[in-house]
Amino acid sequence: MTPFKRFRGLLKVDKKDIYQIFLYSILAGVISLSLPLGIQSIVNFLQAGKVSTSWIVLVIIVVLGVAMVGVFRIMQYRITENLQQKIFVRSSFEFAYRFPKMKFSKLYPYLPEELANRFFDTLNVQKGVSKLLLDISGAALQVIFGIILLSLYHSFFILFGMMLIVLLYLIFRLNFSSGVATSLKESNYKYKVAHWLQEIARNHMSFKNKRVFNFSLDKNDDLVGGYLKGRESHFDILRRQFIQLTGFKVLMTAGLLIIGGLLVLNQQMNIGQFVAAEIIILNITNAVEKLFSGTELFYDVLASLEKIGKVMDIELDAEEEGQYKLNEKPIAIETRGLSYKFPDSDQFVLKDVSMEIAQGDRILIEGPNGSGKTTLARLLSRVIEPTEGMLYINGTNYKKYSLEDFRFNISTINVNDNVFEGTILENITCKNPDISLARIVSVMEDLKLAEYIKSLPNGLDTKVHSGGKQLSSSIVEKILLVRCVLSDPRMIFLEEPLENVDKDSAKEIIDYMTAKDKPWTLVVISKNPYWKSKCNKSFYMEQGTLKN
Ligand SMILES: Nc1ncnc2c1ncn2[C@@H]1O[C@H](COP(=O)(O)OP(=O)(O)OP(=O)(O)O)[C@@H](O)[C@H]1O
Repeated sequence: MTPFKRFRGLLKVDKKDIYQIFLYSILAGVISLSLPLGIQSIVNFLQAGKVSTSWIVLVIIVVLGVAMVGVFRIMQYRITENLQQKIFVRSSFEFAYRFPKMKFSKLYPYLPEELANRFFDTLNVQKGVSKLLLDISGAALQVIFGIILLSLYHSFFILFGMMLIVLLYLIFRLNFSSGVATSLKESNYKYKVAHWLQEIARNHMSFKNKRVFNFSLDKNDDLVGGYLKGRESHFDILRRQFIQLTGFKVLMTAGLLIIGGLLVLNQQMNIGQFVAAEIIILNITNAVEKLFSGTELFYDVLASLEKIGKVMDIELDAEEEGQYKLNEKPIAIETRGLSYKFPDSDQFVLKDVSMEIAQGDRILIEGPNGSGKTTLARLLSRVIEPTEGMLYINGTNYKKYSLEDFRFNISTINVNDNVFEGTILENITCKNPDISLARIVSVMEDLKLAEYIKSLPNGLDTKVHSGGKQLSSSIVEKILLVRCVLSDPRMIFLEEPLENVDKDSAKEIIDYMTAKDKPWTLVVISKNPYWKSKCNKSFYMEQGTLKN
């Protein structure tokens, strides 16, 4: 999709509001037109030395006209304010809705946090769109109306006006594509710089070392260099456009002054009309100035829409209606000849995996680094789709169950998972009102978290920072596990859990997770030998295949 199409799509949603803004612009434009006409008549009256009732009426009409334009403006501001609020709300929900639903295979080439930064471009769109709608639509109308009005004075102005509009359009067309392209290039570097700063911030401890510190500054220098280059090339387009527009203004002013002067000299126009024409010319010149600043903004808005649009274009998981519903029992999974390769690679990372996981099984997946354990768990938990082979859930083709239903019934803890900003209670219950406090306390005791929570002055209401900064890594692991158990899963996938928990506590937690009475099927990837002693089955992976 081109940036311009995205822009049109954005406006389409709020078509009604935009029509209203245009309507007020047209009304204000028409009234503004009457201003020079009124002034022309006032000058004529004054020249004739008459202060008549008509003169007073005319003054009142002109003043009222100015007031009316103000009223229309206020109405426009109200609508654009609503529009800005809607753009913000819509964009934030789009981001919040989409990230968890993005297809893993489409998202993995990106760093999700970096993509989330693009939300800030919403602010550019918000401000830009309202300014474009208010100022630029007004300015464009002013140019058109002004030229129409001038043409009333003499037919010669019609030709001149049309020539100017064509010229203005040509200037716009000439610079449009390169204006958007360079603005996008500049924006790309802006994100690269922001991303690098994020990396430095995230690894600030490692960057304290002088050598790493120097490297960080050198890399920043490279990226900023790219940004400045991008900016310069964008500025070149703006400068070119400015020179062309200045030429346009010079041509217009000179042309209109000369034509106006000649018409006065030839007595085809009186002085009042000449003054009025001057006001119109001044209006048109100001409007052209606004159009120039508007195009600069327009390029930036299109670039911002493109940056946001690339995130919105990432394909989401299919939301098909499932034919069957999962029941209350633990889930069973079977695979036959399952193979997987990443979309941009020709090598299979999983080859011909056939396995059976019965209801209530406690399964351990083992194997050396890079053997495909995580990929297998992702296939079983339907994060990714098999390239070849079959996957059965409770004995049926996995596609018969909707992804939503399946995900509602499983719980996964991945190696990089962490707590989110909020209270500990929010982190373990996600504000689910069906989970009683007694249950929370009991699960926390079973998973060895209760003692720690009791030691906190605010207990479960203690706020945790994003990434669990003030928490020890073992506490984070326990919080994630409590959340997992409290979500009542029928199947649990754990990737390297309890790596940081003390041996004795880990044993007790493993005993709990693998106990026969627990209503789930469990799949664990771990190097801890205690899991093996408690699981009823284990699979050993090697170079993408299952070894028996
Ligand atoms: N995005 C990717 N594109 C291409 N290959 C990938 C990608 N991600 C992982 N791989 C490859 O897939 C193979 C299996 O990786 P996987 O993470 O499943 O192994 P693992 O057994 O879980 O490893 P570890 O024990 O180190 O976590 C590895 O060879 C890895 O290099």
